[in-house]
Amino acid sequence: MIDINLETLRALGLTPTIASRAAQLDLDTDARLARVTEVQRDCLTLHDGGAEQQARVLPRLVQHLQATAQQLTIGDWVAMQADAHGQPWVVDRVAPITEIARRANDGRRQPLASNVDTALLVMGLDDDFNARRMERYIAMVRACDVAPVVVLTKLDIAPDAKARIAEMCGRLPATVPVLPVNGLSRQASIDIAPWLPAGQTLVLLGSSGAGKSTLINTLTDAGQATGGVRKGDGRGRHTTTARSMHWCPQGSCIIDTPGLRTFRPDADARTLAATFEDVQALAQQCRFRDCRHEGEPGCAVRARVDADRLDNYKKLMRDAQRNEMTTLERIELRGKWKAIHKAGNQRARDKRA
Ligand SMILES: Nc1nc2c(ncn2[C@@H]2O[C@H](COP(=O)(O)OP(=O)(O)OP(=O)(O)O)[C@@H](O)[C@H]2O)c(=O)[nH]1
Ligand SMILES: [Zn+2]
Repeated sequence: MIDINLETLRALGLTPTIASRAAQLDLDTDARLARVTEVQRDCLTLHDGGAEQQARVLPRLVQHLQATAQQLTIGDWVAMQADAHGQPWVVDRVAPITEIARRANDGRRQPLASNVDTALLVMGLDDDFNARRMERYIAMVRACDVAPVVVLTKLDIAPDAKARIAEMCGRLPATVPVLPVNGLSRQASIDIAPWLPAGQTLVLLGSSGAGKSTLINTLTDAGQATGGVRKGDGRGRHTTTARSMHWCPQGSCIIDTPGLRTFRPDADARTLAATFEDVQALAQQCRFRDCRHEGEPGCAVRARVDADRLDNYKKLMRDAQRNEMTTLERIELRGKWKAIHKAGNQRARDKRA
């Protein structure tokens, strides 16, 4: 049985779906539901609604996770149990509803945050501004079924702010909200408030210096007054090195992440194409079914989609196809090795006979 303190865990982002998944965990002894608020090298920080504590992962669970290619991540919900010495252990993981993951340059998949509803994609209107990179962020989170919200910071100091906001709005489909803000102002909280209702979990993604920690400070302000947990620091400029969870006075949770330098969406070509919904929808109206949007007559995509966005789309699609190719080749290769191995075994048997 798992003990679920609905009242207190709701403030940590517990949803009915998670609660019912947790209730179905196959546990042999009593356990408690808790949320992972930080991941360290050999232990996790968990919040059970009352307090945060450090816990280690049961070796049996470590093995199971490895065997099933899962990784415990900030935002996860887990079953926790104390042993005879009062030492807390993570004994099981609730399958996450969403999991944002990136592909690193070496091809490894790295989960960034679990059970997230909205990703605030933070980009400065200063030198940080790069529409192609924003499109990659959007593809990455949409491929994981997380809704993106573009937050353009430094509205108050960037000289080209107006032109850059127009550029971003001009190329993104209208379904992706774009919020230009001064991350240091109260107005930023007001603008982002619609995505902060109680029970929601958000993650901030963006390069180093984009203004993520600044936004966390603004959004969690008054956290102390309302008894919430606050981890913001007023020490000014510092570089975030670990992912951490914070609580907003409205009752939502926000995960801060260190700046991402290199990343690719973790998506096959089909999924990736769906994240560019404008291209996909317009392609239905192209004259040719197999239009490559490269100059064919009657191409609806070229006529309506920003040229640089379309180039970026094609580049991302080529990357995704190349990766799928290598996956297929790897499977083929594995098959070949299996055949060679089998033949070897057969020869050994023949010899013995
Ligand atoms: N004027 C102004 N300054 C901002 C704004 N947003 C961030 N800054 C400043 O930009 C600098 C970097 O902001 P941070 O919030 O630390 O950036 P970060 O994204 O958390 O960076 P990492 O922790 O390295 O990932 C700080 O000096 C902030 O005060 C903004 O909207 N307006
Ligand atoms: Zn076309």
